[in-house]
Amino acid sequence: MTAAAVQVTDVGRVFAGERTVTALEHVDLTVGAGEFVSLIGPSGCGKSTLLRLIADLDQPTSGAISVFGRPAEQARLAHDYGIAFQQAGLLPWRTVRANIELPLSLHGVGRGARRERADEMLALVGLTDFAEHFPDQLSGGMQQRVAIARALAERPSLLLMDEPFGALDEMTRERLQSELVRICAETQAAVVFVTHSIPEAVFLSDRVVVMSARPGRIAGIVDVGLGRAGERGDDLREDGAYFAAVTAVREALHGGASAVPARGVETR
Ligand SMILES: Nc1ncnc2c1ncn2[C@@H]1O[C@H](COP(=O)(O)OP(=O)(O)OP(=O)(O)O)[C@@H](O)[C@H]1O
Repeated sequence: MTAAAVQVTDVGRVFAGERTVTALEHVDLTVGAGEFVSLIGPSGCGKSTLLRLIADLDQPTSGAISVFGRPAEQARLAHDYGIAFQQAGLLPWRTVRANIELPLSLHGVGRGARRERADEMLALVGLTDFAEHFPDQLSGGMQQRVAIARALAERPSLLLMDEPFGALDEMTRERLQSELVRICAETQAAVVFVTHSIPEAVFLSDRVVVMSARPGRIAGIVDVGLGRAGERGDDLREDGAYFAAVTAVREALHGGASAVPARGVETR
């Protein structure tokens, strides 16, 4: 049996300080290879903290995390995953191509191979004509596509994304969601995706993990079941099964259809 992309076992994260904050408590989660899982929940429930723990940018105070069967630290050193955050985080003095090549050059990939891979990635995100542009010459959505290309350049089997489309307008956001679905189908990467948007989580995911307010715990998991990434098109957004899944996530979040919406979650 192949190892899960991510295995989170009874994880807790307590931030000690003047005021002790228990950000996460008893979190158990398995993300299968090639599976797309979204994390959704009220503001401050620990979504970003959980993602940072998986990425080994922070360490749990209890429990264990493994990525493809190895400890998170080893997975980070082995470049098992790529990361894309809300701010594209591109280097302004480097061209689009040079930004995409950056992780490859940091890890000693030769010039020819780097160039070839960057060309592939540029084509994948539809930015071939913008290879020699600088980030400030691109729109926010294009910058975000560069960030996704950069995250995928090393062919990670896992992509960790923290609200990568949060700062974009609704139309651009929907377009990038469709692109991400296509890219995932092509690369077969597993994804852990943090979002505040229920429709976004439902459109993208195989499963939506609903977290409760602090201390963050998993309150429920909605199996979206709308088909594999490659089979999903834009018409899905008007499908009855899609609306049913949106309702199921909303109810899991609010503990019932009539409850008050949780702070920090978009239901549009
Ligand atoms: N480095 C830190 N030091 C102290 N407390 C922290 C630290 N990082 C996060 N926290 C606290 O942990 C809790 C969870 O934060 P986190 O950013 O993971 O939430 P989130 O669900 O991603 O929130 P949002 O949806 O608003 O982005 C918050 O109460 C936050 O203040």
